[in-house]
Amino acid sequence: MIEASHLSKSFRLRAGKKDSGSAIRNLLRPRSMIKEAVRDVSFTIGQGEFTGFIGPNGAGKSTTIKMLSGILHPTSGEVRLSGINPHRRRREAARSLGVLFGQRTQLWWDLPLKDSFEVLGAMYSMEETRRIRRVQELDDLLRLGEFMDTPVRKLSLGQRMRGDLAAALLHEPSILILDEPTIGLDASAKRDIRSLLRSVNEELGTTILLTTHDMDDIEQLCSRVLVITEGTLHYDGSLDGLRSRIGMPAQIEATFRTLEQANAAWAHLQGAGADSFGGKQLQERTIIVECSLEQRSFMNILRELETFGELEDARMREAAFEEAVHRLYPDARPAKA
Ligand SMILES: Nc1ncnc2c1ncn2[C@@H]1O[C@H](COP(=O)(O)OP(=O)(O)OP(=O)(O)O)[C@@H](O)[C@H]1O
Repeated sequence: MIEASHLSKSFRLRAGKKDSGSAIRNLLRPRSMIKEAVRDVSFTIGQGEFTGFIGPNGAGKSTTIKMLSGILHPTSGEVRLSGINPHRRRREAARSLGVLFGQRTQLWWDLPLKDSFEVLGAMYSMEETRRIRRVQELDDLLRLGEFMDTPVRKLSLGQRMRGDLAAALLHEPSILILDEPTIGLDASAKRDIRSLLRSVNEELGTTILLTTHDMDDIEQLCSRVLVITEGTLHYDGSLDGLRSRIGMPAQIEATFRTLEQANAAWAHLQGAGADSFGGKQLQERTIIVECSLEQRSFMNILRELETFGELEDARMREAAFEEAVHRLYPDARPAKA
């Protein structure tokens, strides 16, 4: 179980370069400023849950994860991992936590994978028999056998990620925090890692918190999602709830026969005529219209557009989920307590 209670983190930033202006100006100008990276974030993730943690760049995801894993001390608030505060009882908390940073490896570059596990096992004071049993278990789950004797530097990124996942799980943590585990992987390696993560969650019962910029990771793996922006938690609930909250606007791409028709329709969309849909983009004769299909049907919108001229082509495309999520931010409902 992961409990974050009123977590905040501020960083003190040094203001610009010293300048050679007058002493009075330097006195008036603050030498440093405070950046509130995370503000009063609270959530509880129950044992065995698979939760996504998303938000735009600089939203405070890494800062939160670093506080959860005990690397950063919160300015205020408290973290508990399986009931243990990682800032007060770091070693104990570390036993229940595995962390994977997709951009960094915790494996030894020049060592074969199995030797890295030996070193990590010693770091976690694991008995040899327990380590061997666990490596076997992880090998069965993550299919490491084919490259267990290969130096890490010779592994493909997908293989390395599997090795890193095993390293994070070696000491049998009940909680796994993943920071961008699919970053840089090709489509098939992503599929592979996602299916392994699902197995880890389902077969080992591991509680997983996943940070990612890849919305397919979230859609395919997470039953619950936390959305953070500008340091504040804006949504905490099911993926379906997030979808319906955003309204998952659909986009219709409609191409008119002439430029004049497209321009006339575009002008109409900027005006009062279109209440449940709006023009998003005009590209020569093509207009991209954004709409809530709960309010207006596809055909209904096409009929309104056709009052400006015959359409050469019209098709519907779903707005990218990520783009839709970004829309949530400005007027997001406060997360549940
Ligand atoms: N050590 C630090 N000193 C000062 N400011 C920091 C520090 N670490 C993070 N910040 C600032 O805090 C804010 C949140 O950063 P954080 O790295 O947590 O965001 P993020 O959501 O993980 O972003 P990304 O998706 O780009 O990794 C940003 O404005 C960042 O510049």
